[in-house]
Amino acid sequence: MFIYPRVALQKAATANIFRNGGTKPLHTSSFEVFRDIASLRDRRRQLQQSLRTVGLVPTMGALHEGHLSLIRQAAAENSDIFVSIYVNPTQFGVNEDLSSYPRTWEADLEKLEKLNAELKRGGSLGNGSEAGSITAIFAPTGKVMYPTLPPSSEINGHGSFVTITPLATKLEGASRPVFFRGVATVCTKLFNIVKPHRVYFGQKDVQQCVIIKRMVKDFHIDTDVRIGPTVRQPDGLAMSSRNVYLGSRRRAVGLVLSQALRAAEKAYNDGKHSRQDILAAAKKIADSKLLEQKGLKPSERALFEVDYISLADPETLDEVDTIDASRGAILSGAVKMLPIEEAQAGEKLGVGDDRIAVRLIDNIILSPRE
Ligand SMILES: Nc1ncnc2c1ncn2[C@@H]1O[C@H](COP(=O)(O)OP(=O)(O)OP(=O)(O)O)[C@@H](O)[C@H]1O
Ligand SMILES: CC(C)(CO)[C@@H](O)C(=O)[O-]
Ligand code: BAL
Repeated sequence: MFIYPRVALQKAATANIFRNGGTKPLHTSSFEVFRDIASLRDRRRQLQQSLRTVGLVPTMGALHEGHLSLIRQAAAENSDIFVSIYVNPTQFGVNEDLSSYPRTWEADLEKLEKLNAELKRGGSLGNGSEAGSITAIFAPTGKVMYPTLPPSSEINGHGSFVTITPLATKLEGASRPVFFRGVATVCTKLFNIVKPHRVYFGQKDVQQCVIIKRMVKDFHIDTDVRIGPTVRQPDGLAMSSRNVYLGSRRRAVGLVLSQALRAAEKAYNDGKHSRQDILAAAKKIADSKLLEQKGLKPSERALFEVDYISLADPETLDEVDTIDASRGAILSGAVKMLPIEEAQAGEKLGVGDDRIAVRLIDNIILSPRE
């Protein structure tokens, strides 16, 4: 089981942001920050009365361009955007380090202020309508989100949970057994609280997207699930809050996942349909990178473990032997970057000095063919 990287927690300067014991929102320059549900619902009702549309972007903070792209997409489709920032305890297993998940509250607010200025300046969408902007940040406490029992991360723990099976048991769920129960539960709460017209999720977390869509369908939740494309670094690495823990050596080797998936995608684009042909292309890249690294000295190498490389049906997430051309498939993978064994003098290390294992995930949608 991988652990989240350890980093000094940055204390949210809540005293400066939330007044009246944290119950009344303080008006910042361009959006309001809510810590409780009643005040957020008041604001939501006002928007309802003036027939405005609300898009919700759920996040766990430590914001990067991937998150900002979802907000931009939401701004193109809604008048008012709500961004939630909440590190949800129930999606972390007991062996994962919830307490050290990166918390960068002040930097997050700065990024959101800057983006809002851009959205308000850029204003018009060119189709006669105005782009929306961020109206509210919802940053609840644990007690607000889990008002009765303290949240449990135990597999058999008690609580009011939303479970979406068997989807939640596959792929990421096989390594993180409580993960999607936590995600589905917290998203149900967020959707009930905000009542958004549309909710925005990133394709980087593709299984999460499939599960949220299934949940919205099966529970008749009155919202539209919108998926934004994966935002990547110029070399192809998918952006992720935890990339800050990769120093230059692990960062370079970590690229193996997107390279392996690209090779498999090429096999599909070249006309291959069988699992064996498509996954062999990915495996070849991963195996040769691992062999190369194993041949290096501990002070030069970055070792990794491939958790899975999967070719699955886009709705059921069942592994497929042959791609049904009318359905396409999801090509996805997870790699655990192991701690580096020996740092070199002057080497550029990540947060936590590259001593903690980091799980990287990525995926490519293989679109249906006519
Ligand atoms: N590179 C990306 N491109 C597009 N969307 C992204 C990207 N990274 C994250 N998101 C989306 O942002 C939302 C919030 O994700 P989250 O706050 O967990 O960030 P993260 O980078 O995925 O963090 P983690 O390190 O936990 O994986 C999710 O819908 C997620 O899919
Ligand atoms: C959707 C989410 C915000 C729920 O905590 C989280 O899983 C994430 O950031 O992807
Ligand atoms: N974006 C995924 C959140 C998590 O790994 O818990």
